[in-house]
Amino acid sequence: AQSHTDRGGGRTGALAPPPFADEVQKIDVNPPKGTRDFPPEDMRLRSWLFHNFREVSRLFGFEEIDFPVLESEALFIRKAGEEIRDQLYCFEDRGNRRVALRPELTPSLARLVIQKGKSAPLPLKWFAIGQCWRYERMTRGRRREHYQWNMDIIGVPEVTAEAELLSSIITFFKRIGVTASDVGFKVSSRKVLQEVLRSYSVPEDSFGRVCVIIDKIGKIPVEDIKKDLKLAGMSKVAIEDLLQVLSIKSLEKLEEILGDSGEAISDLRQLFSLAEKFGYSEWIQFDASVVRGLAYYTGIVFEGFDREGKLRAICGGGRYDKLLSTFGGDDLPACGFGFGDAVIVELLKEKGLLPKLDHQVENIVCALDGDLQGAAAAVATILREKNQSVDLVLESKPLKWVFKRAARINAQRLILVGLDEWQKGMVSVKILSSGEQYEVKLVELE
Ligand SMILES: CC(=O)Nc1cnc2ccccc2c1
Repeated sequence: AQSHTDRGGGRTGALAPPPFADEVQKIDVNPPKGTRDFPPEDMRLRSWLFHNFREVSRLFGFEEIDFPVLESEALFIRKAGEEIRDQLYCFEDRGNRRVALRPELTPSLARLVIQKGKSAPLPLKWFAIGQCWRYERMTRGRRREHYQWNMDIIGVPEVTAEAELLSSIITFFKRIGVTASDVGFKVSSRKVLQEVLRSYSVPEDSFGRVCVIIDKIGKIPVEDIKKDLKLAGMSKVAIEDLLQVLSIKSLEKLEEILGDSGEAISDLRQLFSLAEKFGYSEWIQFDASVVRGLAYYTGIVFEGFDREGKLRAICGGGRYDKLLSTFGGDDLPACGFGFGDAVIVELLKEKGLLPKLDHQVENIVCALDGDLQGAAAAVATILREKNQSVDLVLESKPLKWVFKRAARINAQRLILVGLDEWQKGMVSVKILSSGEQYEVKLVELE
């Protein structure tokens, strides 16, 4: 039934709303809290960014994959107290299944690797670009979604895999004009933590939890860090020693503490020497405080940072050799990274590196009078079959309007279909940058 609200005012006649006018509730045209629309101008920047993600993935021989943004909640239930867990965008669907909007891509990738099982020959080099979600109390006004580029190598236990991933991110930075004086990578290994924790016989199963706590260094007061570490089962002396080790910034110093026989040192030495060979030593530095906030990393970890220290981490990743086995798969070595679409744009703004991208069209085609609309459509089709972009004017419009639109859409050429020319099998062409105008046979139009 038409709900009719009497708007009162007692107006009658022309000004009164039509009787039983639909109750038009103006909907909120903004996107849901914490999410973004991508109108053309913003979409051009995003497409430019994703094109560079894809190009680098192609240069490194990676294959693109994708999976649903909706996953079983179980994929992300980890008991290490991660922030990403507290903010899981999860719900019960109409089939009473516990589901979640993915907060990251790695668990889905792990699921797909196990599903593909033996059929996919190792090593796998897969990449994905996907929207990830978190449900945050809007008090912090932070975004609830962002897009991540992930690259992962499955089946390579050597740190050559991590070196290759770092090389791919550095290749990306170089492509978009970011240099080693703008950003760097802090590199460490969780095996450093592991060796310290083992020396204090901290139980293995609190390893992930300790890493998540350590990742908060610099984000919450050190007193809270110590309290949480105590709760995680560490003694006072273990905590003091661990915090001391985490402040080490050189491999030599680390070797003094850990000795030179542990895996942490050999992995890191190998990685830094590979960096030399790849030619990107200036981009990376050892920093024992880097652990990353995801529980499943087991070895090398790294994060890209802006050297001015104004922004949050640009990207991050590392080795996660146990993740597949926790999902019931074979114990497959794996490493990868995630690169978000938000911080990088802030960095590009800071550095004046945002690309100028405008909408372009090669041709605008217009019929000079109504019954030549079909002819204009034919001209547009011919050009499109020659792989030329055409904005076809779809209604009869005054020339003034056509020129205005041509300028707005940045058309290179205006093709006018007029009766006299058309009867001679010709159209008139105007090069809008030079103003040059000429008639040409349709069959010779290129
Ligand atoms: C800077 C930024 O927007 N970060 C961000 C935004 N949304 C997310 C959504 C899920 C997981 C991590 C996220 C991280």
